[in-house]
Amino acid sequence: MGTRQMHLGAVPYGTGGPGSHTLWLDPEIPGDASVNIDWFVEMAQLAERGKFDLVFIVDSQFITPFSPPHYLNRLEPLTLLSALATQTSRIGLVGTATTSFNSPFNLVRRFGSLDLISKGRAGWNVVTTGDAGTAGNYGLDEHYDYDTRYGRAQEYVELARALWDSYEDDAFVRDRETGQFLDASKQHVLDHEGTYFAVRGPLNLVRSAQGHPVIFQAGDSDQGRDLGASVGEGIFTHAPDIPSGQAFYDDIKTRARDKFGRNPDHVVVMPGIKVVVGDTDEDAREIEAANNDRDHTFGAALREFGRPFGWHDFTQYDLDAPFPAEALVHGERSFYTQAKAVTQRAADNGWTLRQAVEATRAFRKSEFVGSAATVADKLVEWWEARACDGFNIGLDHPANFRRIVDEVVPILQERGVFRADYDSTHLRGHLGLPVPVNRHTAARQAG
Ligand SMILES: Cc1cc2nc3c(=O)[nH]c(=O)nc-3n(C[C@H](O)[C@H](O)[C@H](O)COP(=O)(O)O)c2cc1C
Repeated sequence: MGTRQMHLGAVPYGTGGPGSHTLWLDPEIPGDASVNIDWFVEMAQLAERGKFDLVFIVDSQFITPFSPPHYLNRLEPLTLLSALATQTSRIGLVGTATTSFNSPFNLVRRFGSLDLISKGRAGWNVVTTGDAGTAGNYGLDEHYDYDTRYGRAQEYVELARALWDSYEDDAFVRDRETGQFLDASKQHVLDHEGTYFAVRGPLNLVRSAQGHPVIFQAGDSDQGRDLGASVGEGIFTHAPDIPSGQAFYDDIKTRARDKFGRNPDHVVVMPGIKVVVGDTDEDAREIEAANNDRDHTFGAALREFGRPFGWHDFTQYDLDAPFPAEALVHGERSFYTQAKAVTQRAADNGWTLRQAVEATRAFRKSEFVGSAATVADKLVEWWEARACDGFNIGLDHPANFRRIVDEVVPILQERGVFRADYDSTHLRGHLGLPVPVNRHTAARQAG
């Protein structure tokens, strides 16, 4: 598949994502950025100028008054990406959507439509919904247990791929001489009767130039990793340092190869990272420290600390008493892997609640902070060490992102690790992923 290339995604956080409660005070950011299509267009075009592989839209559907600003008031990802598709021409458009609270036919149709509108640039970040409270917005008393969540996700993605293959690529004859519009033998009914879903099909939509939207996955439990390794083509994850990045990378690629018989190069691992570019390394570290202090006060951090635990209210505990490990039960149907890790770390270190919250604030220090040359060095170091295949870079302060595009990207290009220009029109091409052959065409050709 040619020489290995670094992949870059931009994750726009509008008025401020997790831990960024005052990002919106930046005078360059409109107060309504997270619902302002002009702002998203400007940022997507900037990322496209930097030849980024993709724009990555995270999502959630449950809020409290203490949710980060971007989460309080934000555009629905597929609607947003459809608008971006008309204002960009090359950059991939990846949207997060849950398999827990969407009906497959509808969601698969919407992603298929985005793929056609964007001419083959769509991607779907498959999540099972971390925020347990979302269940209440869909008529359920509680979120599904993990087996159900991941069972649905697995069946959902397999079903999606089958639906996207409803039409073979030459099904529409559109012969003006004979008047034949469709070759009906190339339209396929699915008749899916699974554990969680029953869908007859066919989908009323052809495939795009890239065949299917690219499947991303985010979820870190054993079941989450199996989902990513079996159906994921891109993996959105967190990695605080090279050794933990390498361990995750190795685990996902090994599962993909050994457990699911896949080519590990077709699973692109892209952790979300924070980058700060300064004139010098010291300058950048000062900017980072000032941002962290201002954006994530202890009070805001204490509130947000409850998110993996189903937005459990930690203000009810004595800050200086031992960490309340009993709170873990509230995370069982939420971001449980993360809640368990936080609880374990507190126990291992004998922390109080205050120390655990302070640690999450300190944990926010990024390795990718420095002059443009330092940041480029770090990106290459991680990538060469196979701690990842690329990065989903948080798009926070526009001035900082411009420096990434104008100063860091050219260094990566000079070193030959990142494209000087797009050489594909679709997202699969950017990521080095094959275009899947329609299963019915393949079966026809096979025999
Ligand atoms: C890096 C990462 C990003 C995620 N992004 C989202 C998201 O944007 N929206 C969402 O509802 N859930 C998101 N999730 C939640 C997962 O889909 C999953 O429900 C949650 O992490 C619990 O599963 P796990 O224990 O397998 O990680 C994300 C999880 C991870 C690890």
